[in-house]
Amino acid sequence: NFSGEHNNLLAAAVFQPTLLLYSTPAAAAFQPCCCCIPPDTLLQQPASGTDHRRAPSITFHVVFIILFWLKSEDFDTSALVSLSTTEYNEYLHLKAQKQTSSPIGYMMLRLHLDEEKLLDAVCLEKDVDGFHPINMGNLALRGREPLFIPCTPKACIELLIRSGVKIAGKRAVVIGRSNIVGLPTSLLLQRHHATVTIIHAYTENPEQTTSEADIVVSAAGVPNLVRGNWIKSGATVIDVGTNPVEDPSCEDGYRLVGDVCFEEVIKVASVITPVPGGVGPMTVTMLLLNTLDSAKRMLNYT
Ligand SMILES: NC(=O)C1=CN([C@@H]2O[C@H](COP(=O)(O)OP(=O)(O)OC[C@H]3O[C@@H](n4cnc5c(N)ncnc54)[C@H](OP(=O)(O)O)[C@@H]3O)[C@@H](O)[C@H]2O)C=CC1
Ligand SMILES: Nc1nc(=O)c2c([nH]1)NC[C@@H]1CN(c3ccc(C(=O)N[C@@H](CCC(=O)O)C(=O)O)cc3)C=[N+]21
Repeated sequence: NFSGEHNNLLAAAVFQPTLLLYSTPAAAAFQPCCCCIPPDTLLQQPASGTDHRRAPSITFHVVFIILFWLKSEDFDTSALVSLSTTEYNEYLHLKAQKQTSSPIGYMMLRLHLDEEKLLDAVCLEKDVDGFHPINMGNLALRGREPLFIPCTPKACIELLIRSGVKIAGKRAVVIGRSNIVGLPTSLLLQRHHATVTIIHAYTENPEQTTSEADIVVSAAGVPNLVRGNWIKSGATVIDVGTNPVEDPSCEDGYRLVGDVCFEEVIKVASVITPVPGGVGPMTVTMLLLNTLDSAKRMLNYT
């Protein structure tokens, strides 16, 4: 079982060396920074939709960590909050020129914040999300290396490797094909020599295909999609889903659940990630790691 505690330890294991590295004098002069820019619509008034309601807390979470890295005066979160969509693109462009920043846009696909323009504007060397089409293309092409690997897919692989799960030669099923999770995760698993099948909303008999997999990564955004009978005995299950479900007994009126029916699947799988406390915190760690790599590359620091 990947317990929350175990996962926090893994996150710390990545995080601590990066902190140590950055206490060196050469690096001290340089301030790696990643600004997470939430879309204006999201900050004005979160609507009742799933993603909207969930986003502010996650955004805060990320901004909090980023401020920790920053130590710099030129980062004004209150200014970011008041940006309009057009200004947002301009801001990204501006930030892209600056030495210390790695601008990322908080993708809320249903809000459609001119995602294409936004991604094109991000400077390749600072694309810590790994969503720029060139980084994505290089992830897909054999013999090429992307400058950055997207954070959530990287987090999934990190969890597998650090937990001793063999990937090469194994059958992997990825549920979901979004640009930010499903697609890059399937590409990355393939790079690690898994035999990958992708399941999406049009797939017939997803349970049949999934039950043949040694590794299942679910990123559909559907609570309780993956049931016990979808999983082969002893399989590894990575639950990326972060879905709020109403729960009046919780302080905010909702709680977070994954895509996987945890109670059923834990009886069949050999290892499974919990939600919360699974892929999410590791994703944030990978964002920091990518930010650090970006800064190191700019410093020619090897
Ligand atoms: N922990 C983390 O770090 C992160 C968690 N998330 C969470 O992961 C989940 C997915 O996010 P994201 O990829 O952005 O979501 P999207 O809505 O962009 O994509 C969902 C994907 O799942 C597929 N899908 C939807 N319903 C079903 C179904 N019933 N059966 C099979 N496939 C289905 C869709 O298929 P189709 O393409 O055919 O529509 C689509 O490809 C969400 O819960 C999100 O909150 C997201 C990012 C990071
Ligand atoms: N440009 C961009 N990059 C992203 O990486 C990106 C994005 N847009 N849009 C939205 C998704 C979602 N995402 C999450 C990251 C961390 C948690 C996370 O840390 N979750 C905690 C819970 C957090 C809480 O309780 O508030 C957990 O699962 O334990 C969740 C979700 C990144 N995304």
